[in-house]
Amino acid sequence: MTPTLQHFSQYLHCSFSSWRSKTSLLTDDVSRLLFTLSAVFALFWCAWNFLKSKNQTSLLPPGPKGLPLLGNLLALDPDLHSYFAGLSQTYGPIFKLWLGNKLGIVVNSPSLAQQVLKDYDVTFANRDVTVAARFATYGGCDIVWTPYGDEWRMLRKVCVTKMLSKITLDSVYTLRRREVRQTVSYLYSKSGSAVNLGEQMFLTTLNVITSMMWGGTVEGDERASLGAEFREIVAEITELLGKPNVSDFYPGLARFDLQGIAKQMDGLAGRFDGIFDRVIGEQAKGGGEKRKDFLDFLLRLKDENDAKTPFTMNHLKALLMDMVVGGTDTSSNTIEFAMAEVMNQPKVMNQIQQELEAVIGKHSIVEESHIHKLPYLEAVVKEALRLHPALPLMVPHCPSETCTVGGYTVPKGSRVFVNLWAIQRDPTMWEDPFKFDPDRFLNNKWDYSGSDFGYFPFGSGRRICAGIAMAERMVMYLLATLFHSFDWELPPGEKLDLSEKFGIVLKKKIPLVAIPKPRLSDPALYE
Ligand code: HEM
Repeated sequence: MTPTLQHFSQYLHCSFSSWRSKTSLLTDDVSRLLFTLSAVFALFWCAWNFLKSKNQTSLLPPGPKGLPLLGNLLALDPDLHSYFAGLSQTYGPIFKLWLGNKLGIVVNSPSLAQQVLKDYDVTFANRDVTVAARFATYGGCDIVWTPYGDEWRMLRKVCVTKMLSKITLDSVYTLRRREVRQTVSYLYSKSGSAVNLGEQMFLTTLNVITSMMWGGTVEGDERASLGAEFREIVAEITELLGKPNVSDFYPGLARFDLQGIAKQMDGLAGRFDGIFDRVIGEQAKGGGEKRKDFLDFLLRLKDENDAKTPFTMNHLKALLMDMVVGGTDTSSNTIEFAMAEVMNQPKVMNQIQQELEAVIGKHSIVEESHIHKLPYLEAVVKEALRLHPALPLMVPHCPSETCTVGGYTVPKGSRVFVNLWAIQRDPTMWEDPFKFDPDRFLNNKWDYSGSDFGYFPFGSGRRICAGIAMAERMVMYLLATLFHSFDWELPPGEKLDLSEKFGIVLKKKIPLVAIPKPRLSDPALYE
């Protein structure tokens, strides 16, 4: 019985018995009449409450029927992005799922994405912090998971102005160049043999990011060994971040950590923490020596101790974590998908190489300044990000108050998935949506600003990706270099596979292994 009903029946019982004792002169008929009237009133009360609650839930979006207590948990497919796209065929552009106690809302159309990310931008600019995310990011105090407000603004400003701005990126081009040249010379040394491209791209982007963060501090062999350690940890962290976790759906059970996700994440974050402590310690040992990297800037910011929005050691480490986890896999997987799609279409590969030869020639090497002169390659990258967006469901958003989207109620605190992957393959928007066709981007109609809700691979609105400028440069520069310096072939007997594996960051199900064949005129260009 609900508390209201219980109170009501207690009230009926008490008032009825006291009334009885005081009115001994009244007949049994009168008392029966009064009892019947009260019962009828109670029935109406119940019916009204039932209808009211039914009316409220019927405003929620439609969705598949779930089991009591479990909701739709048992039906979830591990490839959530394509599973959600399939459900939207049945339930329409917005539908709900019960993930245990947690209400999930999935949005699958451009117009509804616009409502969430533009019309109600501020309301939805919050996150539903998962247990895994909390363990990964020092309690969720990084940019990705901090709720919308002063602290988030401070963190984002620090990153965007000090590390990811155009001016900073221009000033550290030599670092990117050094890492890219190292990769080219490694690939040259492997000419004619099979190379795991995703792994190489991960190491390159990681080295670029870590040299921007603490480039002045960690050198030589230690950087290479850190690379291998980081790749393993980042891969495991992104996998755990995308895994449905019972602790999120039944907070009462969180302390039992039934799937062991909190424990695993704690261990992985601990390994990162050890690396961060080591690097911060090295920085301190550097004494008064003036360093210009991001870590040095963050350490000074922490020591300034702004009382209004303090920047703590946890913030510092959580930001380093965002850069490493948010900036590596996303960019390297995009490059890997683009390479695979291009290798699948020799015509596209030819066209890219012709453009590169026209702009750079075969007697010189690609510089980052060339990338703005390569419209066809840019179209290839955009098309790769359309078909294989790095974050297929973005980072789920969470409304800070109940609101209406597409005519349905989206309650405060629900977990909102914007299915970017499905929107960018929507047949009403895209002709032949499953075909890899860079030509569709040659008209310059779409960009990365998030202003068109049919194409927004970096998100849109306040929570749009903080690293677009850096991602764009790294992906373009690396792809231009790979296609300019080498021809690429599959190992004999291998077939190209383009299937995807869902995680918070989308991966190729089978890693791309390919053979580089040098194509430049002079071996010195590979040194
Ligand atoms: C191809 C590469 C990349 C893609 C496709 C990508 C895409 C995205 C997307 C879709 C979001 C979520 C937006 C939302 O939930 O509304 C995001 C968030 C974010 N990205 Fe990226 N990203 C890439 C590379 C990077 C890089 C290189 C960095 C930094 C080094 C970075 C840093 C971030 C951060 C900090 C956020 C959280 C923003 C916030 O919550 O305020 N990303 N990214």
